Amino acid sequence: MTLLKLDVFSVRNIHSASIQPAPTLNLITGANASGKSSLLEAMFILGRARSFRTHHIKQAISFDQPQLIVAAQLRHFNGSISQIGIQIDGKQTEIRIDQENRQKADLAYVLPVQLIHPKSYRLLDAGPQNRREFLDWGIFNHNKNFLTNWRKFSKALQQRNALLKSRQLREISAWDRELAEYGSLVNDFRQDYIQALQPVFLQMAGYFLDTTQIDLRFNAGWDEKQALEQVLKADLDKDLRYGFTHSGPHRADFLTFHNHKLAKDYLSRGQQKLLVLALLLSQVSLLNQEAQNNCCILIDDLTAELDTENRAKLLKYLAGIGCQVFMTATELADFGDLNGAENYKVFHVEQGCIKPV
Ligand SMILES: Nc1ncnc2c1ncn2[C@@H]1O[C@H](COP(=O)(O)OP(=O)(O)OP(=O)(O)O)[C@@H](O)[C@H]1O
Repeated sequence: MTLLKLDVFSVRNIHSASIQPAPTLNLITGANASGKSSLLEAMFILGRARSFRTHHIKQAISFDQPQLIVAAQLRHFNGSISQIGIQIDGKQTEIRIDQENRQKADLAYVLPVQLIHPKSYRLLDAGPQNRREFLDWGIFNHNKNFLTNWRKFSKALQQRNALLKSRQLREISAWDRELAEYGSLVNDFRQDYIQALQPVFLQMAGYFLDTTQIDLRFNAGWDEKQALEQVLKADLDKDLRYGFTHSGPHRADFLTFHNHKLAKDYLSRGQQKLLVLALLLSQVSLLNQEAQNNCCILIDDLTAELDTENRAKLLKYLAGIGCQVFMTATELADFGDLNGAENYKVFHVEQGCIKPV
């Protein structure tokens, strides 16, 4: 898909803005605090119905305004056009696709957005929740059956944890079965996804880090030599003592190894950034290969942190992948040599006003 027009109202210091982006590369420049990240935040909100900067979406609404609105006209892969929009007042979220009220998941399918920002490298060393979210976003876009199974698994887990807390043991075996059934399915989706992602990631790591000695190792969240239902039964005393379920896909994780050593402990900060860049872009690449549903890539303030060679590599890669990309930097020069990039657009942001250059 391609965003043809984007309208933003009351997102942080952007009171009202309308842009017609290029289908390929869009470079967004502006001084510190001009509103560049707010523009990317608006696009992220449109795709994911949440912010990447705060858990409290109300903080993204401009001061003194009751609600934010982000809307767009987009062209799908098959050429058809859709109007999408989201309105958030801090309590309620309204989503519209072609004049119909829809769910967050519908929006996420229509506008897959991948975000890369200076804190993305923490994917390697932050808590496993981040890595599960990374995997699940990829699988959600990769396989339409994932969401239903994931929801059933989540519900079973919630129910089981509630029973553990209230020590109601009578119903627990029914929920063990449900949790094991859908948990095993969620685990299968994740295993398949890692397997599909691995070769794409290896290629991407080869391009950005000049190495193929990279390995993703997945941990299901329980000892897979045993069936999940058996593990749940064996864990029951421990689970009752602590009031939550210790084993299952909600404890899954994956680790990244370089030359058989944990990447987060041995690679330099710069290499870790490139590794995470490769991970995130390999998700996009896989999505493009299999779903033919081009992803919109948002890159906030990253180019300034890359050396000249890696900036050039990144631009070259982005110019050739057929995705719509939005990148921010304070100066146009921060993006590096733009000679190889064609048909790109530049937008300048000043005190929340966005103008094409
Ligand atoms: N809810 C809000 N309403 C109005 N303005 C806000 C709100 N939240 C933050 N701001 C202000 O919006 C401005 C734009 O912030 P933003 O992070 O988008 O700037 P930026 O151009 O990305 O800056 P930098 O280059 O320093 O990262 C800042 O001055 C910030 O204080």
